[in-house]
Amino acid sequence: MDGLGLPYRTEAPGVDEHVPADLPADEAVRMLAVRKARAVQERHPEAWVLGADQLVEVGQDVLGKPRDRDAARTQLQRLLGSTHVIHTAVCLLGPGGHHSETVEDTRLTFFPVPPEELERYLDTGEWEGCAGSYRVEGRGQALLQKLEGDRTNVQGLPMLSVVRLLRQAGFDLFARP
Ligand SMILES: Nc1nc2c(ncn2[C@@H]2O[C@H](COP(=O)(O)OP(=O)(O)OP(=O)(O)O)[C@@H](O)[C@H]2O)c(=O)[nH]1
Repeated sequence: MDGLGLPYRTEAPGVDEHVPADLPADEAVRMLAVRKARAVQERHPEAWVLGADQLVEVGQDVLGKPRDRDAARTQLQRLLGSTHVIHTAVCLLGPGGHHSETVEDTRLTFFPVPPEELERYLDTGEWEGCAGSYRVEGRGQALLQKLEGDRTNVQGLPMLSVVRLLRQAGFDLFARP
């Protein structure tokens, strides 16, 4: 968002992030992005609010942020040598009842690596705060064999989708300051 040059503030939505356990990942992130955006909009009814949520889907498993190193190891063991999808939903709410939303999917394939290399990657601490326990902009790029889709999506906010929603809502992204 800094790179986009739009003035913005961040605010924690403070919502309950539980969703039905059997909800597909893309529906879960969509539900949470809307729930987050609505919570902030209630506090700032005249503002434009962008809510987002991200989950990793690999096979039948849905991964959020690991709670500790052991959970991160288990996540990465699931991802290494396979292909997974990062689903990020974004919801844009604005004055006059504007509501637009979308889900951006990025497919990533990781190299299979030996347990010792996995432990060294865990030592970097990049697993903290990231769904899937890796950061593709950091040392995690050494795990990455193939990426299909929006790379910014993997870093938390899918800027292709964000720019499209902002433009569709009438934002001038090169407004004179
Ligand atoms: N690679 C990478 N991913 C990031 C980074 N920051 C956030 N993310 C990803 O974006 C997701 C959401 O990031 P947060 O900043 O925790 O956003 P949030 O909406 O407060 O998260 P929750 O409240 O847990 O839903 C995380 O699960 C990460 O996967 C970053 O610096 N690098």
